[in-house]
Amino acid sequence: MWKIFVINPGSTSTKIAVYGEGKSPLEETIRHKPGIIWTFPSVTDQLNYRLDMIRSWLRELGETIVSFSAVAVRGGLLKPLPGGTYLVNEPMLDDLVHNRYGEHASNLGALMGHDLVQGYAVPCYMVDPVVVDEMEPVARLSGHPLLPRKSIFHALNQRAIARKAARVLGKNYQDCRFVVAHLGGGISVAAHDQGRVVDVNNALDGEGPFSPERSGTLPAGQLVELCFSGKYSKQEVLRMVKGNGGVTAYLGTADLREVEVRSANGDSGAGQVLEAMVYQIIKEIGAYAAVLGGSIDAIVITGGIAYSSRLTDLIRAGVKAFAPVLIYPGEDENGALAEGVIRVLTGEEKARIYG
Ligand SMILES: Nc1ncnc2c1ncn2[C@@H]1O[C@H](COP(=O)(O)OP(=O)(O)O)[C@@H](O)[C@H]1O
Ligand SMILES: CCCC(=O)OP(=O)(O)O
Repeated sequence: MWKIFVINPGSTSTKIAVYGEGKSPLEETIRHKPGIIWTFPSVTDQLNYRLDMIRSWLRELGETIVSFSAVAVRGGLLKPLPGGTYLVNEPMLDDLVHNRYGEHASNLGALMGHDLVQGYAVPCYMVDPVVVDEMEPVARLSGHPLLPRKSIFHALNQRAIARKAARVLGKNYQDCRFVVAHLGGGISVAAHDQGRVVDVNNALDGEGPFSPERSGTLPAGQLVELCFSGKYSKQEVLRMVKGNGGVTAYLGTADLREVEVRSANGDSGAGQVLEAMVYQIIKEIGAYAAVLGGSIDAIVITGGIAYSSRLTDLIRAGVKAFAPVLIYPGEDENGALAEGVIRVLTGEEKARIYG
């Protein structure tokens, strides 16, 4: 009988879950207040803050870590990797603790998992980390050799939801061509070509549509001028791209529910920002439909923003000419993490080794 503990850290939340064989999962979403989370100097400094909350949830459930067959964690910014389930090991932890490939809350998954299992014979695995890279060579050139494009996106949820969409269409994921848009704190839009994500916007570092907390693509020349204006530190400019960009920069909040209420109450600025974000998402979906040569099985919309029928209705209206539109609000990351680890525990798949 297997039992998996899942840890899924996002920029604004930590999702945790217990998956037991033949049982419904127990799930908890801890929402972190921006006022607290942003007081930590770095993401790594949030480790004990988030761990304490996880430990107290396990205590409330009467669970101890030794009762689990394995811990499954969301994977962070590492070297570019093929998709799959990876054993959490020392080289991985070393890259994550030093933010060697960048900083994002997903870096905390393996660090938290490792801390919990330390001293126990319980393995810790990560599944489809945000750096899964299956991009075609042609998609890697940005326009300057010093700045190659990178594949950083919601790999875990994009793949899980694409598999679900394929099942609904009565097809194998490996036989489908999808454009998948994950609309969350960050936004990624990807071309899935017969089981491979052949191109995707870098959802973290200034590519694609603007999102609740990220700038997306910015005018390069103006950004260079801003960087050298002497008015902003490097840290401040980086926060304009990630954290305080996009909707947050325009309206001071990353909560689209609040923005929708403001817009409904006659705040035309809020309405305009929503309209512009939707416009950019539609444009991006069109670009990735073109990547697939226009021949696609479905456009799949997922992520927290997909709970808003006002926004998904507008997106659907903009892209329905390309293909049928399927909407899956929220995400299925916890289930995908548990499934990835179960495939390894049951011998269906071999764990990959990072190094
Ligand atoms: N019912 C809703 N209507 C509109 N926006 C929503 C709704 N629920 C969540 N959101 C927005 O979705 C975004 C977070 O998406 P989510 O996928 O949970 O984020 P993360 O990328 O941090 O995992 C936030 O901007 C939040 O305000
Ligand atoms: C790092 C790419 C995935 C991402 O943007 O995740 P969040 O939306 O959870 O920040």
